[in-house]
Amino acid sequence: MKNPFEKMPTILLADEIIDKAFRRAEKAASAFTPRGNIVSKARQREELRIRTVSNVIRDNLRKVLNRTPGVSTLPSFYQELLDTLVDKRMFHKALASINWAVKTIRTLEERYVEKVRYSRDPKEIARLRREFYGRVASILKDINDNLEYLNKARDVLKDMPVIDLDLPTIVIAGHPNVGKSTLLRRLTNAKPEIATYPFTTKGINVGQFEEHWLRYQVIDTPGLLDRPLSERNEIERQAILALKHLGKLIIYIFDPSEYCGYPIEEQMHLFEEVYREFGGFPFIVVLNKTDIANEDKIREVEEFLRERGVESLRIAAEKGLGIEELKKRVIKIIKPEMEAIVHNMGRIEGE
Ligand SMILES: Nc1nc2c(ncn2[C@@H]2O[C@H](COP(=O)(O)OP(=O)(O)OP(=O)(O)O)[C@@H](O)[C@H]2O)c(=O)[nH]1
Repeated sequence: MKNPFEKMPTILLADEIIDKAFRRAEKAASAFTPRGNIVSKARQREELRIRTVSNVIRDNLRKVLNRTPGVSTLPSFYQELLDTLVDKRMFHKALASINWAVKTIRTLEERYVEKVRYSRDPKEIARLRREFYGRVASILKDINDNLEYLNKARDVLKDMPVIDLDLPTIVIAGHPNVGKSTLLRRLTNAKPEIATYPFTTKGINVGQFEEHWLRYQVIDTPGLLDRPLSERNEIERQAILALKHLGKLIIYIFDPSEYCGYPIEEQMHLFEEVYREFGGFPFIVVLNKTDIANEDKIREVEEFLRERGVESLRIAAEKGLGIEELKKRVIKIIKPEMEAIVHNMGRIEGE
């Protein structure tokens, strides 16, 4: 799946659209040689101007509508992300206003062409055309704020992460500097294509792993699952909701060496919050940096987890220690689900 907003065009603002349409109408009118008497000539020329202005404007606006996915057609993960990044309601309203403008301009076009066709006075005909121009310009000015909004939204949305919604997704969580990116690199392909995307103020890292027919992706969302819930704002809460639609498994990282700068008690506290927030999700908890961590601290964390019935695994992501075992555990959780999908696909194809 690609970024659904990839094809969104740059959006012209009201003044630019009006300018373009009026210029095209003048060009068309000057290249046109009407026939008949003076009234007939005036009618033909002004009808051409009205039709051209209407067509140019509606084509521009329709292009925006056609190349922008409607909010309700998006998979829920992208809906949540859209809301996080730009406000779903405003976005929807902006698109609706463009739709309204297209329809209204079309109606006005028909009405004014008819008036022009019935008029017998060249001056009146020219006045009608100017009146049409005025009304169309004012419609565009009315929706200008929405055009501006969509343009800003486009700049954000076209850089949305390309996350494959069909792949099982593993979400990495833990305090900053515990080794999330290091682990992500270890868990994904030898040459990982870890892309960084604008996401709130930080980025979102995505890497894919493939072994035989099994594929999964790992994402790390700096700034989201690395602080207590109480410190998160509404936007971040929504982004976390987005992760819930996507994630199949959480890998939670502790840094018992405390080199990350967060004491072990604080890490335990955050773990409890994330564990509660993602209740029902499978969790794999790893203790990273065991190459430099103090054995007592490692045991303290292991004890804390054991009391909660949570298994843990010692690793040293930088040196690659424990990674094979971790992959085995990941695959053990992911595989049955993948097999179920493949099995179902086989059944559907066989039917
Ligand atoms: N000694 C040791 N250092 C490690 C290990 N894993 C990661 N580090 C170091 O820890 C630091 C932080 O690692 P990152 O992978 O950048 O941590 P992060 O959690 O992704 O950090 P943010 O993206 O800021 O949240 C880096 O300097 C790594 O080199 C490890 O197993 N052992």
